[in-house]
Amino acid sequence: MTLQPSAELTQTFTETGTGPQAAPVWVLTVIWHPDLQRVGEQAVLSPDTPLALNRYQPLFSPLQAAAGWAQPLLHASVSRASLTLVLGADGLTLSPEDERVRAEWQGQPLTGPRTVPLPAEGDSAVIQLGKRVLLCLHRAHQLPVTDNPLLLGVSSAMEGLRRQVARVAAAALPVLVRGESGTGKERVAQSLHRLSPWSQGPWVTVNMATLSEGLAPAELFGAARGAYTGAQVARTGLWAQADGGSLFLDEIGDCPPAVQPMLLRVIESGEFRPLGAAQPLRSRARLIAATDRPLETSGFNLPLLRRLQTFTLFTPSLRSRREDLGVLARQAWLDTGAAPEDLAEMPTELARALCLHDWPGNVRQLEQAMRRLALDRAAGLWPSVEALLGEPLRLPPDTAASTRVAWTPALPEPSASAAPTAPADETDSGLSAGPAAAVARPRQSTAGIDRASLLAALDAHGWQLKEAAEALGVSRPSIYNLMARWLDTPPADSLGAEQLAPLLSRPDATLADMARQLQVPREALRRRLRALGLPRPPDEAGGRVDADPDGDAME
Ligand SMILES: Nc1ncnc2c1ncn2[C@@H]1O[C@H](COP(=O)(O)OP(=O)(O)OP(=O)(O)O)[C@@H](O)[C@H]1O
Repeated sequence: MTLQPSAELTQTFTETGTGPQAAPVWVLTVIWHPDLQRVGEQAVLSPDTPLALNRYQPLFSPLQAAAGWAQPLLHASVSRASLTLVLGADGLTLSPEDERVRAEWQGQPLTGPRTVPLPAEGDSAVIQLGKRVLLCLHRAHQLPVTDNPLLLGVSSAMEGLRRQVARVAAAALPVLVRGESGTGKERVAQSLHRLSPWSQGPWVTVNMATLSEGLAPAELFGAARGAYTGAQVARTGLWAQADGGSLFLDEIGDCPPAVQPMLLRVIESGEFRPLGAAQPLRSRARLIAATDRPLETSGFNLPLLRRLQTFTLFTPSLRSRREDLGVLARQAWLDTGAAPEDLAEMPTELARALCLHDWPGNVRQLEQAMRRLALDRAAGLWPSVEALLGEPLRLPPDTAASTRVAWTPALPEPSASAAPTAPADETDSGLSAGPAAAVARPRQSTAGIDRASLLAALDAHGWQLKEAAEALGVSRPSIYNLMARWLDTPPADSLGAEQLAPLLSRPDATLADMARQLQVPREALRRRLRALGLPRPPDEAGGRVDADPDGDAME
């Protein structure tokens, strides 16, 4: 396979990859390719130039784009004839050059030119090209230039997280890592340790949910000999064990309430007193804590929370960074020890279903799916998608009604462990249409939605409440309740021209970015700008100024 230098692409990567302030660009990421090494490669779309997508163009570049090498898709099933992509104010227009082009948008075969809405902020779409190649179209606020083997991913979100981890690692202050279960909080904590000045010291972890109120003090702080019945020798606590290294308090939200205040002093001063000891000891352990709980409302000790969140890092959900799926699936597969060729043979229908699933269990669920797949492959089977996921397939909530197709792939061999699949009404493309098998995202209770998840959903959808509510799986009124519970930012109608003008004066100002920065609903901000007679920037970068949807009761 020939590699071709791509000065143009390298330049784009370098320019746009310099920081989070860079204007977002649209990117195509390879999420599935029979040549597994190609997974994760990216091509940047220019807003002004139509992109011809075919076997020989454009050039896709790996994460280390600075190397200046890139190559086209090359796969034989991808036609020489082009699928042309044009980014416009009305959306994305996809035009197959002729009938040789075999392509699908979100699972819908493209038989002629079609204009589709561009995915909302934090969302993405899957394009199939030829029989075997899947691409993810998504925004990128920063392109991947950093590397961290513990924190894989080519998404902006992971690039941002890697940079934050590198920045915060050296600070001798506590770090709180927040995010849904299975998003990699422990990996972030390990990275913080490895990149810190304490990396040569011990790495000590404890799951706070497993500590009982009675034993926790001795476990954490140690005990002098004879401090309690049965303490025949002095016991070294975790804080002392971690001296000169890092102490990771996992599941801090599940720490027994009586234990929480005990942590205040040691976090503040490093001082603690083992049970029964006359003198306090001092530990130079760097503290890292993690949780997926809404600490602010769960009765968690608030002074402790304030001390813990000196630095807070958020791990993004997998569904908000779908472009990372291929890279993570490949690594999870290789970690099973199975042969790469076996994964490369995966039926495209199955790969596509995995790419569209919304992964409530995040990277952990993806790893489990790859383990199940490796087991079935060892027995010569291809499982059904439900068997692989361990749950029904869940399509992205914003999949347009016309594209809400069920994914019940026709697979060569059923797995012995396979869950029953819905009957498929298969089309030529291997898709089955119809609502029966399409799994709607169930409405979720707001109790399990913490501040981080709320903010992540609002940020991902540019503070459009309807979309954020859908993404969280809650009703429209519930998102108001969540905002009232978690956010204390002033309402949009209290914002003055003096606060808005500096943001408006930025050359790349967008309503979505302003709403994110000010933490106010986008529509409310639009109305405030109008009330103050201020100009309204485009909704999104490269977008147009939308008419006021004042009829929308959301905001
Ligand atoms: N960016 C990543 N790159 C590679 N593997 C990852 C990444 N993020 C998560 N993983 C893998 O996903 C699994 C879950 O990660 P981890 O245990 O760090 O998540 P967590 O957020 O701490 O979960 P929980 O809240 O349930 O404890 C791990 O096996 C980890 O190896």
